[in-house]
Amino acid sequence: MGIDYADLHDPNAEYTMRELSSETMGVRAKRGGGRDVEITDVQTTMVDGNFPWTLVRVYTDAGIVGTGEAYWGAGVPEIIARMTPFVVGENPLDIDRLFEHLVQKMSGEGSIGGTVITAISGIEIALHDLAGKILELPAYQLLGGKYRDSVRVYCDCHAGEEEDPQANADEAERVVEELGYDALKFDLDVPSGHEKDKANRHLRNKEIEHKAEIVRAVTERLDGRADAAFDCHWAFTGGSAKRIARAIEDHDVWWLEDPVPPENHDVQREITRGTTTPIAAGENVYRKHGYRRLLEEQAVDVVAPDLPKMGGMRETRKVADMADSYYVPVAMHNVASPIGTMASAHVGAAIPNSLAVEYHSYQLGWWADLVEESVIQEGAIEIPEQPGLGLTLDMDAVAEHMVDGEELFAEA
Ligand SMILES: O=C(O)[C@@H](O)[C@H](O)[C@H](O)CO
Ligand SMILES: [Mg+2]
Repeated sequence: MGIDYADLHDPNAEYTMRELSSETMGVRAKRGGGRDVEITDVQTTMVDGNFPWTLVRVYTDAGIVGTGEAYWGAGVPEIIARMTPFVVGENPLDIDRLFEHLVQKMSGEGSIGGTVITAISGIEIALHDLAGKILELPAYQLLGGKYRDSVRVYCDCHAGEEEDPQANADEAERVVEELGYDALKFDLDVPSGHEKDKANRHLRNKEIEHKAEIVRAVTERLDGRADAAFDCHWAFTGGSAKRIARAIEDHDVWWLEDPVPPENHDVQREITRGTTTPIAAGENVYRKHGYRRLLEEQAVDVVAPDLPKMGGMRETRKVADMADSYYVPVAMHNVASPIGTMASAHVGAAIPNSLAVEYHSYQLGWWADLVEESVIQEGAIEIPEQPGLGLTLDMDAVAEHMVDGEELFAEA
């Protein structure tokens, strides 16, 4: 194509963005700031992981493509398709403005929370990947630079016999010794003499004792080798949640998660303030506004936003800053593919108060195959220095694991 590199410094030289390889983009960016790049299309492909991961691609007239991911949710790809006309022709570098633009355009459809904001999150992550590639900067650099080179990952564990305390302890041992994690999470909303999901939410004494027994078995087996959190999935009444939190106080858990629905603010706050067990919540909360009361009232000890669900990378950074005002750490909830996970990791690298990022797919077997790079090693994510998220999708792996009937999006 014969680009004269010297000309790239000449503001009058006329090259279209398409003529410039990504190698020369940095030079181009210094000259023009990437201001003449336009979004041309948005496409999605759903991958059939342990959740249906919605991968999102934003295409430009410069030939540069950004890849993101939206949390799973029925209808998210259709919502993204409906939003595509609202971003086509726009400059992908104006991430905050495009985010607000989509929120405004979709306000009649519920962009404050739910699948609309989840769909917007997928585009927002792709815009960070794209902006990083245009400006030749890793995504964390777009968020203010690094606090840390690697982000701690905690493993969400599932024992075969989920209600058996010793089975949970065995799995804890295995995940620490064989997989190298030093931070784990187990479920407490398991059957304790009643059928799961048909629980009498106000627990009997022996049920409270059974929850405490699971916590005791896991933490004693770990014996300080790893931190252990326990998740309740909003399963209990305020009265029972208080008793569980108190019953496990001696076992020094990392946190107890979602003992009650956090939107039941007063009870949430009472539980947090009434126990020495740290209380976490936030995976079903959307946008920064959703976290206001939880943080202002110091009703959580740990906040757990789900980045590809609640609004994306900038919005999670903003929640982290709000949380930091109250000295609350952030442990990002995450059930995503490597793409969404890496988006969380970049934010985790850039915020002062990152505790950890979750990993939910250790039993899947092929999670890591979706990208060419290695993502999690020894219970941590080393933040890549490549432009954008720093990941390359393995399109063969994506094609192999696509949800039935899906079409593969176009190559980058
Ligand atoms: O904190 C967690 O990872 C869990 O709440 C998961 O989102 C839930 O088990 C998914 O079904
Ligand atoms: Mg949870």
